[in-house]
Amino acid sequence: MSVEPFGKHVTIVVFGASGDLAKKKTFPALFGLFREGELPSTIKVIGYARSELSDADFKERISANFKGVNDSNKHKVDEFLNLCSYTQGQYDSAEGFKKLNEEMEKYEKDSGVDKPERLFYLALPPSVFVTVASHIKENAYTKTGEVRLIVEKPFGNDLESSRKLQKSLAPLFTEEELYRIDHYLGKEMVKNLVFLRFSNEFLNASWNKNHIKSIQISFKEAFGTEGRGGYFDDIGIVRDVMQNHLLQVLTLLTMERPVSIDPEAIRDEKVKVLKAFGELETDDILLGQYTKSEDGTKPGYLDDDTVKGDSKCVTYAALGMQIHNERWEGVPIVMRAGKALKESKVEIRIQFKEVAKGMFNDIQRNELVMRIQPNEAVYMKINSKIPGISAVPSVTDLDLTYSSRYSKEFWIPEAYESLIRDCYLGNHANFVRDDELDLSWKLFTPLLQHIESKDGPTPEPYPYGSNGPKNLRPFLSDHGYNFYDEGTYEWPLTTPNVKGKM
Ligand SMILES: NC(=O)C1=CN([C@@H]2O[C@H](COP(=O)(O)OP(=O)(O)OC[C@H]3O[C@@H](n4cnc5c(N)ncnc54)[C@H](OP(=O)(O)O)[C@@H]3O)[C@@H](O)[C@H]2O)C=CC1
Ligand SMILES: O=C1O[C@H](COP(=O)(O)O)[C@@H](O)[C@H](O)[C@H]1O
Repeated sequence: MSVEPFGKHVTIVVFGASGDLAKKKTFPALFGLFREGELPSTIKVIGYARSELSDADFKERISANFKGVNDSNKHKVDEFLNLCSYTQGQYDSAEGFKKLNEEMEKYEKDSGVDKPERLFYLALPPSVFVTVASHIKENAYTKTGEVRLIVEKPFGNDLESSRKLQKSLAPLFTEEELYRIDHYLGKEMVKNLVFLRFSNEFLNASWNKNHIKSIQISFKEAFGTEGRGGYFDDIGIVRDVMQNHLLQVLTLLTMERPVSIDPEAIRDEKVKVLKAFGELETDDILLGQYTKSEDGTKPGYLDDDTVKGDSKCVTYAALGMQIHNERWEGVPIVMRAGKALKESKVEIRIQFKEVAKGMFNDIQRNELVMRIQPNEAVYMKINSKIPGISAVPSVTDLDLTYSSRYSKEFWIPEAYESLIRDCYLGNHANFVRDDELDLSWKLFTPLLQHIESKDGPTPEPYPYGSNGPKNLRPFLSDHGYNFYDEGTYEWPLTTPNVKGKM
């Protein structure tokens, strides 16, 4: 069923408006959309939380992280803040929600709206999701108009808790009204996956077990859990980024061609491929926990006072995965993620099979790299004759690096901007559907139970600022990935050294 975009007179309510996410992401994203003319200047934005905040304090807080402001558009900051107001209220009593409802009704009446459009954003800890959702339904819902509710992860902690949450929300809001955010689905390169795969015949044709040797999705962060250790200790890297963000990327990368670009057609295909994933084998994993950096300047995970001294919390994981369908049977897939590593980078690496032997010796595999962040890029390592008098091949690349290809002035929305815009337009494609969520927990819960059991594995230590556990390299080699340390690949290659390569 197609959903109509919201119009000019919409109320956007951000619950948890005093919090971290609201300050760092939600309000800056709303401002970014307004700055770019993607939100009308006739909407109303209400921040709601329990904290006592004056209007001025609230506005100062939410504008602290606004981006993209320059001399020519700085007036937009005040214009946007004039649309915003703060309402103080509790989450567990009707009073505040009734007050909120009165404010929305007044705005709708003053604007001559007969079909109210209300977008509620829950930037709240999961402990209050259901309480707030119930009060919205009871006291701030509109039966004559349309409501959209954005919820943030975590959507449960395992299969059971996720189902419980879903069971509580389902009677209150339909699947059509719910927008479950996974902010990776709002990232430019992740949105580009369906375009790259399905609008290029050369990729489309080779995207299968006959041509692909190995797939890797890798998430690296150059910082640890400093200060957030207490929160992270019950979560671990698998729940934090793998069951959600990286699995979303992997399903988009491996699903079959959707029948159309329609959101439900895309989500149908994601669900289908998820059903073909093999169980995650507990003996096909590599787990790590970071220790002090080699120079001693960065703390180890266990040095955080908020972490249990004997915690086996996993800050690095590499998981071997399999998809049992005609396209992917036998292709090794590795999903890996880690904190406190040498660099911050998220990318997909697809290595193609070797060409037939005979003509060339030691020819390297083609490798397609899709860098999600930082500095989005898609490049394919190809073999090409070294130019000039040489008659041997060398690796170079077909390179689409966004920063060199697209003008810096060109606006690429940040993930939250993109997703709030999608919700405004009624486009569910980049949000997580209930059956997808259920399947993702089904896949990951047995593995999590194994890791977190009393006799669960002890993670391998790795120093803060390193490449991760020592056993990573053999693990990747065992999963079909070739390293070419001694190869000819350099980037950018401007003056090829042809000595001895004639
Ligand atoms: N922060 C981030 O970068 C990200 C956060 N998220 C998710 O977004 C949601 C919000 O995150 P974040 O903003 O960091 O959370 P906060 O801890 O900052 O909480 C948001 C607001 O909720 C209220 N609150 C906090 N604790 C409680 C509680 N125990 N009971 C009732 N109300 C409480 C507080 O407002 P007041 O007391 O004024 O009502 C607080 O300002 C969470 O689900 C989180 O997992 C997802 C991705 C990134
Ligand atoms: O959801 C989360 O994601 C961030 C990484 O997001 P990114 O957009 O900065 O790549 C991660 O740091 C955090 O631990 C996790 O909860």
